[in-house]
Amino acid sequence: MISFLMRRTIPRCRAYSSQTTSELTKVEVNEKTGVAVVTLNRPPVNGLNVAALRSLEKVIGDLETNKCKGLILSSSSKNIFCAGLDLTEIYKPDQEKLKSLWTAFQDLWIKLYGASFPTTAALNGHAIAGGCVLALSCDYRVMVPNSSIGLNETELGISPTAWIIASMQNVLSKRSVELALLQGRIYKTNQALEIGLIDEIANDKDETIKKCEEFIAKYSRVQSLAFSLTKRELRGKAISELTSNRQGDLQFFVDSINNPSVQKFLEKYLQSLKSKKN
Ligand SMILES: CC/C=C\CC/C=C/CC(=O)SCCNC(=O)CCNC(=O)[C@H](O)C(C)(C)COP(=O)(O)OP(=O)(O)OC[C@H]1O[C@@H](n2cnc3c(N)ncnc32)[C@H](O)[C@@H]1OP(=O)(O)O
Repeated sequence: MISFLMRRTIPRCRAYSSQTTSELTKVEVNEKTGVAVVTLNRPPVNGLNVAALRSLEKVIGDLETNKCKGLILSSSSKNIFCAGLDLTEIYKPDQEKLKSLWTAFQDLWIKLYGASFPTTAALNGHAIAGGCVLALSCDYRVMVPNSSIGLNETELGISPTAWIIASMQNVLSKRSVELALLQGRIYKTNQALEIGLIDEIANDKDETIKKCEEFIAKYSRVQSLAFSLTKRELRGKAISELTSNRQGDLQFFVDSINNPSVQKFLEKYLQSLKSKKN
């Protein structure tokens, strides 16, 4: 529960005076504003495995229960927000773990995309594939220069499912979504700003958080109930489409990942990531 976070403790970090740390997700709540900075903490790239997805989902659920005023999603890495699903979990996967992975991702998206408070992504680095989905699930995105963001699933040989497409359609024009998804395109920060995939550029991580705080502050005069009802009206259709087809969506993911050509690609892809250092 986040309630214990709201106890008065000695201020640690700027105005953020309440903090808890799980290994995978750190939470700091500003007692004055009620805004939470939630930091992904799975080095080296915040690869999303079941534990990381569940940890983040639980934090968002707790923030929801405790009537959080806003969320800033950040990362403990120097230059990576999130590199997407943990590739080692989808290459030669254990079938039960693969199902758990996608189910956890569905659950997290339902909570984050449908959150009843303003949500922002402070992108202090790359946000690829599943990492981009996290960013798109928020209401606002601020990114540092020279980073990359996008959904490269078609490059991997898989097709983004309806709720992932809906998250992108919520942000970009129909034309940009088509180009982005069909080409599996990854955008640099300035290109992402041009097409509207991010909302602002900030010089560094601190500034991404400051800009997210400023965005959330714009909602201070908006009534919480009206906010959440309006968001539900705007996003509810995509969420209910997934909730009514969880099993079909899961099967599509499992079949896509188990496709031999996808597995073959993943093998080469993982090797190419490893060999970058040599
Ligand atoms: C049917 C439904 C379909 C779609 C729905 C959505 C599905 C999403 C699927 C995914 O999310 S799959 C994940 C796709 N992610 C990527 O393609 C990103 C791959 N990574 C990169 O491009 C780069 O690592 C980076 C740009 C994020 C960072 O580059 P850099 O700073 O140069 O770091 P390294 O490349 O050296 O990486 C450090 C270390 O981390 C390993 N790694 C990178 N990404 C992942 C990952 N996603 N999962 C697991 N591990 C990853 C990399 O291999 C390095 O490992 P070492 O052992 O060599 O240190």
